[in-house]
Amino acid sequence: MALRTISAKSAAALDQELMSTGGFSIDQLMELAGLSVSQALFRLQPLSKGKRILVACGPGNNGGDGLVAARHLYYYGYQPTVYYPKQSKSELYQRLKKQLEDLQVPFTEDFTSALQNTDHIIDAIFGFSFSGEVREPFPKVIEALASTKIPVLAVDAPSSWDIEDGPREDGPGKGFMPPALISLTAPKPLVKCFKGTHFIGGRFLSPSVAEKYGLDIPKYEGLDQVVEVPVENGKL
Ligand SMILES: NC(=O)C1=CN([C@@H]2O[C@H](COP(=O)(O)OP(=O)(O)OC[C@H]3O[C@@H](n4cnc5c(N)ncnc54)[C@H](OP(=O)(O)O)[C@@H]3O)[C@@H](O)[C@H]2O)[C@@H](O)CC1
Ligand SMILES: [K+]
Repeated sequence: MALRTISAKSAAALDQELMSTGGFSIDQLMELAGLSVSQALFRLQPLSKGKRILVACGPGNNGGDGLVAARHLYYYGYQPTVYYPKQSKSELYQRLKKQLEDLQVPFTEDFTSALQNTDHIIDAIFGFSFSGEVREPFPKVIEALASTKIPVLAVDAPSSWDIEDGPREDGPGKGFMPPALISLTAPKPLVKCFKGTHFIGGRFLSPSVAEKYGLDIPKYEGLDQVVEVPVENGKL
């Protein structure tokens, strides 16, 4: 199956359109995005293979997807730990954080130590709005993601990858190739460089919006919020 990709600019425009004329709120989109991330994790790492999930969250909506996923994972029976060093003060993020605190989901400030007690990592640091050099406090975290043997599920983009061109050739993140990626709504152009297990999530695209943006809606089965779309030879 060949799915078309969406540029960072169009992905941001699509988001805005869903919220302005599409009748969605950001809470809804983030909830569905985070739910799909939790389902992808469940497929990769059934509870019997280890429950300790480290969710690394960045300052934007990619990080918000991670906070939502952590909550769903808790209810599935996992033991999520959240690393969220640059916290947004906006009301939505404060609510997502409160929901996790009420479940006594731990927040850690020490990513490196947390890695020692983790079965799987969710990379929700940067999504389609990432650009330029990785700024503090994230270079060390990206380096750790690039070098760890613990499996990583990247949300929308492997953090530090250029959204159009893919992996970095130098600096933190050089050599970062997570074993799994979930693209939200549609794959970003960087997917051409990805080698690993690839899912699509974000089951909220209407046929008319998909047509307008030149996107494909993958065939979701039943209750699933994710569909696996293999990447072979650099092509979807
Ligand atoms: N329809 C969909 O598909 C939906 C998509 N959703 C999700 O939203 C994601 C896009 O979210 P987004 O636009 O908030 O930006 P995101 O990628 O999280 O990062 C921006 C933050 O990172 C920062 N930053 C940037 N560059 C940096 C650098 N070099 N070094 C350090 N920091 C850097 C930047 O900080 P600042 O520039 O302000 O300092 C900003 O705060 C998308 O990928 C998907 O996961 C769902 O939630 C909803 C439905
Ligand atoms: K990411």
